[in-house]
Amino acid sequence: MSRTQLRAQLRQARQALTFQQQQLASQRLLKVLLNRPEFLKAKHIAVYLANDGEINPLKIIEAAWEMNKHCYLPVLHPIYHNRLWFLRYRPKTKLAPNRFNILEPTVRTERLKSAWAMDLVLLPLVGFDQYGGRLGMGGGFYDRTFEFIVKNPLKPRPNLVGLAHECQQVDKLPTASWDIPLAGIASDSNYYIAR
Ligand SMILES: Nc1nc2c(c(=O)[nH]1)N(C=O)[C@@H](CNc1ccc(C(=O)N[C@@H](CCC(=O)O)C(=O)O)cc1)CN2
Ligand SMILES: Nc1ncnc2c1ncn2[C@@H]1O[C@H](COP(=O)(O)OP(=O)(O)OP(=O)(O)O)[C@@H](O)[C@H]1O
Repeated sequence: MSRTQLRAQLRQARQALTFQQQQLASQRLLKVLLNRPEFLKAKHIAVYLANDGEINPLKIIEAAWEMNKHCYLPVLHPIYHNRLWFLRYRPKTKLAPNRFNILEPTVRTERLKSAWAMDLVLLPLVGFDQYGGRLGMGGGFYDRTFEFIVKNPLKPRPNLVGLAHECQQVDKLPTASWDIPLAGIASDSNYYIAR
């Protein structure tokens, strides 16, 4: 199956989850992460606001705030084509929709941070495999943003962990030369360490 076909099929699967299934999944996801040293030791955590049936990290954000961690949201970079910056997300942060209609902090009020300044990045995904393979929405945003991990191994690097519904797992994703592998994937019932 092509990446495009696989993306359509997996997006349909997550969009079909009911409100109750989504609620339960996000509670379980938090429990999975609260057992992980990657989460417990991180101070600066990039996360996202759920869209298109993605597993909802809001409970993780609330738990992180309680633990005095700093949360950040991806913002489409105003100049660098299809790259992300990260803006601090606090309870009072003002949000506005981007061109995909996903809310993001307004650049005027919150400070920008570069990708390498994160300790942990919790990535949205459409599909994943046990090898750390990730299929996203198709914009290449995360791959471009984190290509420095491969290009410049001496830079500090965040831990990249995908968040997923169990139904988004596939045996083996087709790999592309620009793919940046995940270190792990947290789902509603498991934590997968990439093999
Ligand atoms: N929640 C969330 N935030 C995110 C991402 C994501 O995957 N999920 N991104 C990860 O890269 C970036 C945005 N990338 C995205 C790429 C495509 C679509 C999307 O919905 N595409 C529609 C067409 C929308 C349109 O063009 O108006 C589609 O394919 O149906 C959304 C986000 C940054 N923020
Ligand atoms: N590091 C890069 N440099 C240049 N182009 C890239 C890079 N990474 C990805 N791309 C381009 O972006 C396009 C989309 O890539 P891909 O389908 O892997 O996105 P994705 O990982 O599913 O999306 P996202 O990360 O936004 O959720 C590809 O056509 C690819 O050519």
